[in-house]
Amino acid sequence: MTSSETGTDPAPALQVHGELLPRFEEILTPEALGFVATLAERFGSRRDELLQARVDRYAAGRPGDHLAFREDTAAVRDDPAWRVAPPAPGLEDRRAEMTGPTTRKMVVNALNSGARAWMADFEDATAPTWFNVVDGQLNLYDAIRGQVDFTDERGKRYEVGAETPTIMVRPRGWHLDEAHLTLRQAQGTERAVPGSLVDFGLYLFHNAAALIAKGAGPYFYLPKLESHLEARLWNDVFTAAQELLGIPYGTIRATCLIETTPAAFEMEEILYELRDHSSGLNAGRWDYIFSMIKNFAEDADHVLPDRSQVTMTSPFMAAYADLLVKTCHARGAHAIGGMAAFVPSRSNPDATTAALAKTTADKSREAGLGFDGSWVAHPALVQTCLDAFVAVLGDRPNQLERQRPGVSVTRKDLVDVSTTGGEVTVDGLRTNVRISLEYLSAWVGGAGAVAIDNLMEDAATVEISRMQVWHWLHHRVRTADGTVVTEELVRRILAEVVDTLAADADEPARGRLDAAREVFEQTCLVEEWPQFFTGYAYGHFLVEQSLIEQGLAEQGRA
Ligand SMILES: CC(=O)SCCNC(=O)CCNC(=O)[C@H](O)C(C)(C)COP(=O)(O)OP(=O)(O)OC[C@H]1O[C@@H](n2cnc3c(N)ncnc32)[C@H](O)[C@@H]1OP(=O)(O)O
Ligand SMILES: O=CC(=O)O
Ligand SMILES: [Mg+2]
Repeated sequence: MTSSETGTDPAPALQVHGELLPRFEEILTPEALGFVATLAERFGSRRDELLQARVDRYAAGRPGDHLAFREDTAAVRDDPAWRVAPPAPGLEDRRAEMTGPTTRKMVVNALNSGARAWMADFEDATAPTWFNVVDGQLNLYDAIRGQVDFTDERGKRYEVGAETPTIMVRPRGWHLDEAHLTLRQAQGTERAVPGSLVDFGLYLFHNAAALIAKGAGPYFYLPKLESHLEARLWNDVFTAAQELLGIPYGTIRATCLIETTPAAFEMEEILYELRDHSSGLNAGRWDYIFSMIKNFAEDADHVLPDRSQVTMTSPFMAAYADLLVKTCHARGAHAIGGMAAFVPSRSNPDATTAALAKTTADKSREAGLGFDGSWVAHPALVQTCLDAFVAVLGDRPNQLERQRPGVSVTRKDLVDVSTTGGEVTVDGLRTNVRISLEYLSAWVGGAGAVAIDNLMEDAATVEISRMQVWHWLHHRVRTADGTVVTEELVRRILAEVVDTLAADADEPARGRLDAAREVFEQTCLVEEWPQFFTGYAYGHFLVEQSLIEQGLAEQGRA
């Protein structure tokens, strides 16, 4: 463990508390840290206020009362004149976007995937260990400079080919801190820097000039926003960052995920706030389902069926997708589809056939709705996605011209889940518990995305499982066979799942399983659910003990 003071006047000082592994100093330069510190100092308190506003909104009134199209921003929605900036270089054609973590092998494989764009993920697909945060930056730094090739421990050579996708980086959401980097406050205390500004700031600082020189630019995805004011904050960060680095206004581009229920009511306002830096909206379906459960946590009428039965054709999800395409195309912005979670399996040809067929169905549906492109989680699915969009787009790079005048989406369409159909089953409950335990075990070990039952699981999908169990338990839901979901039942299933998983586990894996169980219990089997499991899990399992003692680790707040 090292601790060094960095930063040069007039930039504020930043303390580094994480281990300085080989080459980390290439990313954690005094200048780069000074840049992040400046952003944190200028924007940290606004970020805190916006996080508090989230908590206040949940707390005020009856469940869902806060979800409505805003009156105070009606002028933005009613003004037909404004448009977002035209697509930036490399972002005209986004018919297939690969996503994934920023480990070195994944970086090379993603760059060779044949996708038009690659979303390099520090968010849902990454457990933000100090290593993953800095190593991911190093891998991107190398990739942009054409020096990411390597040979793995088995002697397999990884080399990037000639044609590579446009890179888009997804920083952590506003809610997570980076405990290994702290900023000294005026009163002499230290406080952790927002993880979002670390991921964004380090990437931009090191790579903006190189990306611009290559004819592309620094492009981002923005996760988990809950209001247009949070988008305004990002826009102000972009403006300040461009000024600090001396790059033209509007060079940075960001696609905002619409993956919370409150944000669905502010799609137009979010685009408007980001309009000079916008590259569209994405339908982040998994966090969206999670957000729906959270926003109606106290409402027994909003209980959703088993996770597998909530799909993009569920009426409330279909309404959200329709509104997103309509909103984007009215403003000249790309509408990007979400993640079909089916992944192929090398050892199971039937699972691969099923994954390809289901992905075709999902991407064809999205192309038909008017989306301009979509996400896939695995390189073997890129061609499937391309084919589905080529069938609709032909030679056109996108279908921005396609308007959806017939679409009219009301508040009720967005929040009414009564027509979802399906049922809650004991099997669904057991699956939620098992997937949570398996995934959380991987997460505390540093892996943010894993395949379980031939499905891609990441922080967003597992948040649904965790929060669904909480919801069913809180409302003592009766399952299809008449069983009532009680704490005793959930604890019994939890114990059985842990026993089964422990039977095949070595000692380190048992340690991770214990940690996973703790995270599950503390975020699901509690009356006051934390907004994200990642806050609790990060604060307890990914951060150095000394930082926890100093109170510098995020502890599961909003
Ligand atoms: C809700 C959301 O936010 S969705 C977006 C965030 N989530 C993601 O991006 C998840 C992305 N997907 C993944 O991480 C992976 O596909 C997983 C973890 C689900 C499965 O990965 P694996 O178990 O390695 O799959 P599998 O063994 O089939 O991989 C085959 C090869 O493809 C590579 N690969 C698989 N997925 C990816 C990916 N997303 N990016 C780059 N390479 C990949 C593997 O590295 C492996 O390479 P190798 O042959 O050189 O060893
Ligand atoms: O980030 C994407 C999602 O579906 O969540
Ligand atoms: Mg998400």
